[in-house]
Order: sequence, then C-alpha cells, then structure tokens
Amino acid sequence: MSLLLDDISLSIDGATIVQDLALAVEPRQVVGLIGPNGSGKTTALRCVYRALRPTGGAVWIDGKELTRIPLRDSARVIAALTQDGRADLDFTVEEIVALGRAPHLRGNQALSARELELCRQAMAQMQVLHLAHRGVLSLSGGERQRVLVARALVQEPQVLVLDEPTNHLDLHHQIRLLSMLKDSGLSVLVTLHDLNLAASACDRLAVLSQGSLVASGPPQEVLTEALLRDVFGVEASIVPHPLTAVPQILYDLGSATPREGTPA
Ligand SMILES: Nc1ncnc2c1ncn2[C@@H]1O[C@H](COP(=O)(O)OP(=O)(O)OP(=O)(O)O)[C@@H](O)[C@H]1O
Repeated sequence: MSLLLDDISLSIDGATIVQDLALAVEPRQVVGLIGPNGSGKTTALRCVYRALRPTGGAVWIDGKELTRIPLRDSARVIAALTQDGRADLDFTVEEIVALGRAPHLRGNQALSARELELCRQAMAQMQVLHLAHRGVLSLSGGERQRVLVARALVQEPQVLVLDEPTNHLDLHHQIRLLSMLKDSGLSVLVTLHDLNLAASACDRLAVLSQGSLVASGPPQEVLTEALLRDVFGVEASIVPHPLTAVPQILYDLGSATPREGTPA
C-alpha cells in the first residue's frame, strides 16, 4: 500500500509548523523522516495517523484521499506508534496488545482463536511474552515501548507510522526492531534521531528543517557532510560501512556548531 504526503502544510495559531511537505512511501518501502528537534517530524506523522488534519495539501493512501476514508477503515490499514501513546491505565501487557485488534472488532466482540494467536506471536516477536500478565505501569521504558510495537503489529496494518520507536530501547532491541521493520513488507514511515541506524534501516531518507523538506532520497545521496553541518549544526566525517556500504557518520565531540535560525 502506498502513502503520499501531497504538499501538506500545518499551521497552528498562525504559525507554520510544516510547509508544503511532499513525500511518498512506496509499498514495502521504509522511509525515514529525520531532522533536528522541532523541525516538524511528529506534526507530519500526526497528519498521517489523523491526529491532525493538514491545513493545506492532503494525505493519500493507495490513491484515496485520507479524509474521504471512514476513520474505522483507515485505522485498519494504518497503525501508529506515537510519542504520546504511553498507556497510563494499568492494563496488563496482553490486554494492551489485544487493543490493537479494536479496529477489526464489532462492539464487545471477543477475540477469535486466530487473533489470540496473533497477539501471542506479536508478543513473542517483541520479546515481551514473558510479561503478558504484568501491568504495563510496572514495565521499564524499553519493555513498554516493545509492548506498544506489538500492539501496532496485531493491528495487521499495511502502513506503519512510528515516531522515534527506538526511544528507550537498548542497542539489541533497536537493531532487532529496525531489521523487523525492514523485513516486514509494510510501507513504513519512521522518525529516527540515530542517523546511522536510519541509514542502515531506511530505503530513503527525508530531511525536515524548520518545517520544510530540504533533502530526500537514498541515504547515500542524502547524508552528506554539508547536510550535517547545515541542518544539524554538526561537523562529522561520513564513511561507507565496511560490509554494507551505507553511509555511517563518525562524530567528533566538540564539533557542534551554531545552526542558522536556532536560538543560541
Ligand atoms: N499544538 C502546538 N501548538 C504550538 N506549537 C506546536 C504545537 N505542536 C507542535 N508545535 C511546535 O511545532 C514545532 C515542531 O514540533 P514537532 O513535535 O513536530 O517537532 P519534531 O521534529 O518532531 O521534534 P523532536 O525531534 O523534538 O521530537 C515545534 O517548535 C513545536 O513546539
């Protein structure tokens, strides 16, 4: 399933937060949305999972304009892992994961045997099966993040939107999650701050700066020393990964430089 952000803009109280963002995610592609803090990444994702409605442009799913699709139908095909999706009710892990099936159920319909097995598999995949009966409030940040990914997977979406999914995850789980996304066969739009992981995991990168798209394309075209300097205010060297040839950034502490338009 394809996802298209067709020149979307989002203004709040007269302030433009995202401006004319054009971005396509082809079927089975993983696209990374990167950019400095406050550049509009979360706001753009919120327009895709319908927490916000763009004030200009439109989002299209497989050739259909999103606002013309009933909410329940779009919830069946788009799953989101959000930054504000922290569960604050003390449900158990298996209850939280089962909530991912909600868009597919009618009323108080119970989960079928297939759906229960789907939940079990997703918990196993995210290595939280042993926590199934624990209350989510008792989990560590990384455990809870993995539970929320499992909930998104049981939704059986075709488009997956994830806002900083590696937050709280240790290195092992960061790499497992990103390789799972790469192999998932889903159309994935993901924001990441770790640019080395983004370069390894994503087919394409899109760079936002102050609400506007400033670069997009394959990681080897997008990640340049000039872009790191101009957009992120960092002097760094970029070398090809010795095994995969994807660009990898070598940072030098003390190389953060003032960025244009950023308060000191
Ligand atoms: N409801 C709102 N009202 C006013 N300003 C907002 C609102 N939502 C977001 N903003 C502002 O819009 C800008 C972009 O925010 P957004 O969360 O999209 O950035 P981001 O790129 O995801 O940042 P980060 O990397 O820090 O998560 C920020 O300056 C933020 O303060």
